[in-house]
Amino acid sequence: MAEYHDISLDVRDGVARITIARPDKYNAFRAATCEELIDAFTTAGWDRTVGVIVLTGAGDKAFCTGGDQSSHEGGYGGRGTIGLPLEELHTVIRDVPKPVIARVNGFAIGGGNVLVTCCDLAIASDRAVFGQVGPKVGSVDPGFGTAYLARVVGEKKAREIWFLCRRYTAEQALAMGLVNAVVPHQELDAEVARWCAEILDLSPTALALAKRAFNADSDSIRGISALGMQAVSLFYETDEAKEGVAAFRAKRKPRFRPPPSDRGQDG
Ligand SMILES: CC(C)(COP(=O)(O)OP(=O)(O)OC[C@H]1O[C@@H](n2cnc3c(N)ncnc32)[C@H](O)[C@@H]1OP(=O)(O)O)[C@@H](O)C(=O)NCCC(=O)NCCSC(=O)c1cc(O)c2ccccc2c1O
Repeated sequence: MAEYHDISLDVRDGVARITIARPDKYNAFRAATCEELIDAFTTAGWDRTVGVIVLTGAGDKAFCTGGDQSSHEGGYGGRGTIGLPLEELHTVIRDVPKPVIARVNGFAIGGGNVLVTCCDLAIASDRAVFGQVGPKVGSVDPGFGTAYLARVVGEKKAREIWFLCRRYTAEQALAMGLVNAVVPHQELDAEVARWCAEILDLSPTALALAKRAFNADSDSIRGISALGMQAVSLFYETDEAKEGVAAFRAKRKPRFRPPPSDRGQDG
């Protein structure tokens, strides 16, 4: 098995558990994290002893808070259009021929919320918090994080999530269909284990066929995502996007618009 630094992969009793292990960064991902996640999903996905994959974050604070803003300087410095092979990560979660469950133990923000969206099922602790922050920090997921989110929670709700950048409780996430179940924090592992056990009793081939059938209808989003990433890489070069990252790091509100005095008479 490959040696990982940012994640861990544990395969036991038919369940592969993939954990993002950067709790000091609220399990934000950098390029290396994405590479390791892709490798772990590929390994677990094609391991015939594995019937279900669980994705989670280390510690009690966060599931994942998206791109690591401390390693983000107008691009993330790794492979892929924006320096993070995110298209591949989202795609491999969809392509592995077995159910993927998000075990949401805390914040699922930005790209973390996108991962929850891409997983087949999601079980949340009652302490979990969901939301998108892209327009606050000068970024946007132009593929599964927007277009597929709309299929999951509906067009109006998806637009609200992106246009207002609010935070949502686990109960609100359940009501909008972003997660399948919410349980008290201390019961999260037991609940995830129950769902895994039920899945492991079922025909793996039937599950693989069902997953591919569900995916077929939304697979065109893959192309939209690839195209959108090209646009996002250009966006990252702008002062507007850089201001978003700088403001997050400085823990201040971003200033995306010129002050009223600079706007001219019609501004
Ligand atoms: C998670 C939060 C809501 C927590 O807020 P809170 O106020 O409770 O705590 P702090 O803000 O002080 O955070 C605590 C601590 O953690 C660090 N941290 C949190 N998130 C990150 C992060 N993503 N990167 C690096 N560090 C992080 C924070 O700096 C604090 O550390 P201290 O040392 O100062 O204590 C809140 O933190 C939050 O909103 N975080 C998310 C920030 C964010 O901007 N995420 C990335 C968004 S962009 C993205 O994820 C993304 C996803 C995609 O799928 C894309 C696809 C295609 C193109 C682009 C994409 C993209 O950009």
